[in-house]
Amino acid sequence: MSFRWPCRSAPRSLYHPFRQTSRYFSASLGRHASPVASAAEANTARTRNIGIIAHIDAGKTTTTERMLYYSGFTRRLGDVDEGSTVTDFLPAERARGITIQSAAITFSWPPVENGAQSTSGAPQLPRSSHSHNINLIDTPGHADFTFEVLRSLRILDGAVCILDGVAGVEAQTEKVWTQASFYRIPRIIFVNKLDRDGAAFAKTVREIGTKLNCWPALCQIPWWRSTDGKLQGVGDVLGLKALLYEEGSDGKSVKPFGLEELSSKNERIAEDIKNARVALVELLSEHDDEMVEKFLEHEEDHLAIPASDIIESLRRCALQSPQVVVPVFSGASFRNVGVQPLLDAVVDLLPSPDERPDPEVSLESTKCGLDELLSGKVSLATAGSDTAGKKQGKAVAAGKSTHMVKNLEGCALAFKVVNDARRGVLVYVRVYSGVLNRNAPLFNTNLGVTERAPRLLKMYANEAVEVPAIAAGQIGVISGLKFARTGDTLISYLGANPKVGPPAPLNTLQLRPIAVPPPVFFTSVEPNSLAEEKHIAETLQLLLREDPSLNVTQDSESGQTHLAGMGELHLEIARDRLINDLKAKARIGNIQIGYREAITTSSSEKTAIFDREIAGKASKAGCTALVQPHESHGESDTNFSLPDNNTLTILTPTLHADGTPKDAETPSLPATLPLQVVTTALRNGVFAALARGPSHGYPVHSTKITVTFDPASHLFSTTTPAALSSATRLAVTQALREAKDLGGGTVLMEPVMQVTISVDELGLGNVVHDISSARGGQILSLGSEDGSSDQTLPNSDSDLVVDPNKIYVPPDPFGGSGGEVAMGVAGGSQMRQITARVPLKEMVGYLKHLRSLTAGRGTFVMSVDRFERMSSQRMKMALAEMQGDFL
Ligand SMILES: Nc1nc2c(ncn2[C@@H]2O[C@H](COP(=O)(O)OP(=O)(O)OP(=O)(O)O)[C@@H](O)[C@H]2O)c(=O)[nH]1
Repeated sequence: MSFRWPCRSAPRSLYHPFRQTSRYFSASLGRHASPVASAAEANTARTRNIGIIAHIDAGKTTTTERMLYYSGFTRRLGDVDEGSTVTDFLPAERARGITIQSAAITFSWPPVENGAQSTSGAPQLPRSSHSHNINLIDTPGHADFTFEVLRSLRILDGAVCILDGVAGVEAQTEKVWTQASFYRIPRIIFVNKLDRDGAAFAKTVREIGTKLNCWPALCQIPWWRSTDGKLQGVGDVLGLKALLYEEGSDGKSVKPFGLEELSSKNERIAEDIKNARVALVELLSEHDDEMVEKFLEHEEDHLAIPASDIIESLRRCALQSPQVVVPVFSGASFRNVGVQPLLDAVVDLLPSPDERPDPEVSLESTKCGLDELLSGKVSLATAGSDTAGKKQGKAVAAGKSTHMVKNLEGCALAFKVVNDARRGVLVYVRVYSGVLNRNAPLFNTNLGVTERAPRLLKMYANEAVEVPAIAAGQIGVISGLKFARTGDTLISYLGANPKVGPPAPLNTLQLRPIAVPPPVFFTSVEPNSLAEEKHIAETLQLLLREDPSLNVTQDSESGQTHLAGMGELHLEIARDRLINDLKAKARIGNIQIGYREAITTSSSEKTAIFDREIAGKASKAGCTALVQPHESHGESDTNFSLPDNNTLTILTPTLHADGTPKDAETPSLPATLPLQVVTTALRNGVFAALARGPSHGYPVHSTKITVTFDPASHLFSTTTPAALSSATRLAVTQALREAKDLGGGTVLMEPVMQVTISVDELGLGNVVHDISSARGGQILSLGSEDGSSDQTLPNSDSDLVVDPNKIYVPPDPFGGSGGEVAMGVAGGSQMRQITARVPLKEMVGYLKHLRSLTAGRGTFVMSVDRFERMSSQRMKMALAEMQGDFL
């Protein structure tokens, strides 16, 4: 007997013995307008916002394509290698076969059949017996797009981590895993590619323990054919059966075999399933008291505990924080094996939005939970009182606070902006509270502007359906916004004046703010003709809205525009977007390292008066600035910490916190220039000045800026925000020049990377020698021989130490006992991890060199650790190279 997944009435031997008759769901699914799907959407308990995370090439996109196919969203299977996938829809993604942007897709699992969804919720039924609304984010695996992953992670409620069953746990996986731990996102693991020669399930599972520092709970194990080792299906440890996938089929048809039947055929998988079940119950019992009770209830018979009880226990463990037990599934998505059980696990084991911790928000500089704020546990009076708000007398009376919070109709985070060729700019949002309604005015707390949401959409990869509202817990898209950028918080506030937005401090409310890492490479962008300038400036602005980890600056002396990014690939992709997708007619220079420069001496106070026409109108404003070296890192007693370890203090000594003058001699600010607008203009001027250092034109680093604005001497009848910004830029630039002259120049600072290199024992010595001598790197650690690394691990906040010998693993067919031999690694040699700190300059083109040192087996990932002052020798060399211009 075989069945089609998902089936609604299945044989008792299935671990879903309750589903109804099998049907082809794909033919009947109302893809875009399913009324039941919308019912599920309205129900947050039946929503899963999940992401897929992994090392590059582990199979995220291939697995996502299968998910869409089995859920009925697509009618054919997309192929990464043919460039026909749904999620990698950018031309650059398809051409390279990699994911660049995370695509958000909504689908139902199990699929809705003709709207006939069972709603009789007998408590013992797994959640996956009812259709759920899954919002899935496919995230990129390449290290250059780490920020894109981070951005997605903070809006996810759960994640599926895909591992390559040949390569095991790779460096980028460790990194993303740690990031997911930071956001406390419950995870399940799918060990993929088990059809490939050299697949090493046992080794991979052990590495989950040692490298990710958690206990793997085996739920599905690979079922390899004993004759030739081909992957033919999976052993289901929960339902105690083996699932045979028909070779070469689309994987919809699955044949289940019970343990007795398997034993009678002498199939070794039966023993493996039983052993895995015993190990699973033992593991769960250690972390979940209810499992101990179930175990005793069933007379200590590991096999007698029903699958539904095991699933509930797994869920409780997966939702514990920090997560110590991680459910593990297996298969080969390219061969269509094992994806449906994984989808069931998404619904059964990962949390709904309601089950997640209160999302963090910041109000001015106070941090609290959004629910705490909305429920009145944290009053706006307190939120604004212990920081700048109190100093400036902005605290809100308690009664007013309750009233203001009640008017907060909806609160959402824009986590992604995409320029769609057909629909224009799409802003992906996750709604955290209340509801966003079509046409509601949305106040952007990052930009301080209000804009309406003319159209709301639900996205199905690159297709969209219009909806009237997006409710809390849901992911959706707003089209038609002109300003919102990735990372901005949008709030809908009843009765707000669109010109000024909601009252303070609610107008500063920000959801889960994340720091944008510093860009370390840059390139120049020059329009082919003057006529192109405007189009290119607009196109660059669009790129910035999409990706805040890109940075655009204007070199005021050469007039050149510089585009900076996180890595070579990051900039290459940005270049492709500009030239090929957005049709910008521009010359793009070579990619160069983004050094920084720092002053070594303080300036005196410099006052600048800007007095020129702006857009045909007379404009005049003034400002005073002082710059000082800022040696220490981190927090300091200033109003604003700026990127690149710079800080800014804005002084308005003659004004009260609300902008009114303290004495009769000080003129009042005009209505068009409230204090908030003045402050923003001053900040913008400072930003512009810091973009170009006084000696070499690199952005300024480690500098303390103090800007003073006094209406008596800096405000004129023609003062506008633009004039104020220009005056500030002039004053800060003059101060920087003076500091340079007094200090005999500036020093260059270079990006130093934290590099993790995976290499086998044979190549270890060569690589260590190369890094520490030829490249001037500092070795921080060498991973131990059992494959574990010494880096900060996800569960370092619990005292968990995972002993790999205590992890149950079924033997790999060709791997000897318990998979101790690392297959796929030449000569069975163990992989070792080197962690080092190396100047970025020495890492350019490193992959090729590493490959030659390690016979092609070494891989590495890196991220910016810090900027360090260059020695005068290195600085000389770098400057000499700059004369020749490029790397
Ligand atoms: N043999 C085999 N190959 C697979 C499997 N899954 C994926 N692949 C192949 O592995 C390669 C990478 O797959 P992708 O799905 O693009 O991987 P990804 O993780 O999305 O990659 P990025 O988007 O670049 O991070 C492609 O050539 C796939 O065909 C599998 O189960 N078995």
